Amino acid sequence: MKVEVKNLSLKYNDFEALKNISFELENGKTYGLLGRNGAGKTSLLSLIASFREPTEGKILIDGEEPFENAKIMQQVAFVYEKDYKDETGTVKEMLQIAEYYRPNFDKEYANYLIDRFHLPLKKPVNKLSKGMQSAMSVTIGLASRAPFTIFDEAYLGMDAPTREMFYKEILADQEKNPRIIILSTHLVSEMDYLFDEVLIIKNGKLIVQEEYEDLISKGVSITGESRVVDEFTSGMKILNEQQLGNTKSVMVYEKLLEKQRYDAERLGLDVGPIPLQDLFIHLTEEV
Ligand SMILES: Nc1ncnc2c1ncn2[C@@H]1O[C@H](COP(=O)(O)OP(=O)(O)OP(=O)(O)O)[C@@H](O)[C@H]1O
Repeated sequence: MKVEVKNLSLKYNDFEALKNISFELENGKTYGLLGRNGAGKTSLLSLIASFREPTEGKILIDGEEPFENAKIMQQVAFVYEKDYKDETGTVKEMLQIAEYYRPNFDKEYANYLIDRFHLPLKKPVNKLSKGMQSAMSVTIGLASRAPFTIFDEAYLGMDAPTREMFYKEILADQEKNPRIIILSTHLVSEMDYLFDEVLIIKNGKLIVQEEYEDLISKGVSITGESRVVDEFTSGMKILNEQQLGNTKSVMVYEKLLEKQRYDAERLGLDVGPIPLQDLFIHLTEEV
């Protein structure tokens, strides 16, 4: 499975929600899709999942355009925050429907997840709590074993232990049954260990697509005597600064060379990593 997104734009009337976005996704990788509220994450994912058509540009899934393409869409699972208030069918019936439509659906795995999430099979879906509805959607998303699986803030309403279970399942099942997974999220610090690659959208534009490790290695905090820090970071892309007395801590977005790390140590500066959450906050800040 390969996904190619080429020069994608989306307009809602006059409003440009997505602007000329291009990227590729490869099999076996888990992608974190990050962006502030209204950045365009759901718009992008709903185009990829063929819920709507782009204004411009193209999406190719295994070389084919997915829109109204049943063969391709069988291979794509889109899990999003759904309104189940009119869904009177039971959890069991929802699973049966998924099993019918999804060629790779694994019933045994679905039952295992039902057990783990303590889902009541006989209850109507609209009578489940919000967190349980999300757990059911996630169960269907995981057990469908679709080669391309998208979770758009699929954890909403889940409590922390349930979210943790969901993350562990993604990690374990991705290892056993590799596919393309996209996780769109605001809970960056909880989920960053799941990402192989990170995509960041800001105001409808893709501003970052990087391997997680590469991205993390570019974010560095440099702390020490104010004047020395200023000199050392001069010319670097500065994301944030904090001053306490004569001590300054500066976050830079720059991959330091070995020599620069050595120089920093020689100058008595502390060089430390920045969590993805902080990088995300500062890279998407409005200035
Ligand atoms: N149906 C629509 N009609 C008009 N504008 C829309 C529509 N759907 C989304 N938008 C606008 O497009 C922009 C992107 O919205 P989108 O829902 O894709 O953002 P998001 O990154 O998923 O946000 P959030 O994190 O808050 O869920 C927003 O400015 C939103 O108001």
